[in-house]
Amino acid sequence: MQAEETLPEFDLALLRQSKTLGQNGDAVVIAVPGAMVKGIIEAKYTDSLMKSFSEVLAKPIENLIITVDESLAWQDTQPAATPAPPAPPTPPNPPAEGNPTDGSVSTSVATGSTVSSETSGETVTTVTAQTSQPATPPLTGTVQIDRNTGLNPQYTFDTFVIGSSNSFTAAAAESVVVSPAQAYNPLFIYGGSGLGKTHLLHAIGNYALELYPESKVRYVSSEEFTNEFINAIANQSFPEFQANYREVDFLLIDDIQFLQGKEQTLEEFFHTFNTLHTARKQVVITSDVPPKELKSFAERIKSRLEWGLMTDIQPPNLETRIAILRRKSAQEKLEVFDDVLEYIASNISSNIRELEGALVRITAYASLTGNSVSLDTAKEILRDFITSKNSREITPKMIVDETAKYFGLQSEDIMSTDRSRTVVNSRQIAMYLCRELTELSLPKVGEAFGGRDHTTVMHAVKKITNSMNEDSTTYQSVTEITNQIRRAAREA
Ligand SMILES: Nc1ncnc2c1ncn2[C@@H]1O[C@H](COP(=O)(O)OP(=O)(O)OP(=O)(O)O)[C@@H](O)[C@H]1O
Repeated sequence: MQAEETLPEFDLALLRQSKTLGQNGDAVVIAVPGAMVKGIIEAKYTDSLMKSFSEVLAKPIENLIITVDESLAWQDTQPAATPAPPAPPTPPNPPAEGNPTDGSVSTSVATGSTVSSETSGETVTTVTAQTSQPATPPLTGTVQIDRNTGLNPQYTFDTFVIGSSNSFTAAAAESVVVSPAQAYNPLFIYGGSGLGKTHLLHAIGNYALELYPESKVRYVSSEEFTNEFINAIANQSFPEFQANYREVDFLLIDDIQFLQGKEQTLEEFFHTFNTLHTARKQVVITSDVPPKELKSFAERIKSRLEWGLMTDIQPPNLETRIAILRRKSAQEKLEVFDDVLEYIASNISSNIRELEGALVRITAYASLTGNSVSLDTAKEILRDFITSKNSREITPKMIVDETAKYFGLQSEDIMSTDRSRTVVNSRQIAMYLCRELTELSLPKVGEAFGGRDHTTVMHAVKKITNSMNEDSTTYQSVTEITNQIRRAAREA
């Protein structure tokens, strides 16, 4: 690549899996682990790779042959804790002259400054590069959702950490932006709670607007889609509703399982989908289960959802969890010791939202006390936060009951529409804890609090996250209530 050119870290992570195989006349042959990475390289990097190879080999390279080698499985590495200082990427090593497929040269195609380090006795190579301006981190701060697109600018590909549990899905997500409405339409992403589905959906939308600024992108949660549909019928504004969803280039629908049992909305979704698909517009859908497990969805709808590519996200392994924590703390400019990050990552394994919750606790403590947190202190802070294997599942009811008890209220007060200060604060803390300690999505938490909108829950989560950093009373209340809830779950 050209020295002045920089690659987004997300692409570097994908390219890191590729190898230069050899050179034949004016062609260089590289191998990549899958068709999606091939598509991304072809669309975005062919010219710059050929230019780079020409410079390194000191002869014109006119062709880049990209082969797929599925044995180039994803290797989890621990990326650098913070983005490296801007450094010009170095060109790839020269490929061997001769038989392009003899595999004699095995060089990562990814360019960038390379740093070797020892992990578990194995040398791993971390490729770093100047990244594009990192987005404001999702941990704290105000969320500014774009009204027209529904997109959260904080969720981008650059803030998404790739590991073996999500690399295929991440490549698929980028592919549908690079080549919209081609091979993977719809793209159907499924997986457990808090594993990054919503993040990827927004990243697709944000990247689509970056590549095609004139395109129309719409992100919508299934709950919002349902509400807008109901309102459109009630207000006789159905044509506007239809135009809003049927005249877009990218439709991104989150948590489709929420439409289970809502027959009319499902029917409307079906027609919206058909219109967009026929017009060759990209549709991306997320769900907690694969299409065939979507209860009460008609067969014709399920089969449509299976037309394109279905891909799942698995819980991240230890290395990826550490990498995510490092990325989050680097974005937030937080100084958290490595052993503390490793402790959090080793003890929270299934939900990234919970990982973030633990990091919030640690950093709130550090910001309130003005001290860095040692491993021993972290263990103490997180003692009750980290789930014991024998615990019963934590339910919204447990959270509401314990929160009410702590503030000397009745559980009914929290569920009521009372707007007095103490009740609002308690309700917001209970919502925050529901999001952190249960698998429930934002709409589901809203439902558990008597049918409140998911944006109310989102606001509560942000508010409590922020005030934990600024106000020791909130920090203390949240910590003590969590401890009580954990205890209640253990003793139940
Ligand atoms: N690979 C990743 N890299 C960085 N952050 C991640 C990654 N995966 C998840 N996260 C973060 O974890 C949090 C939860 O992710 P997200 O909301 O996308 O999960 P989800 O799968 O949509 O969950 P749910 O089904 O409960 O809505 C977000 O703050 C997101 O930014």
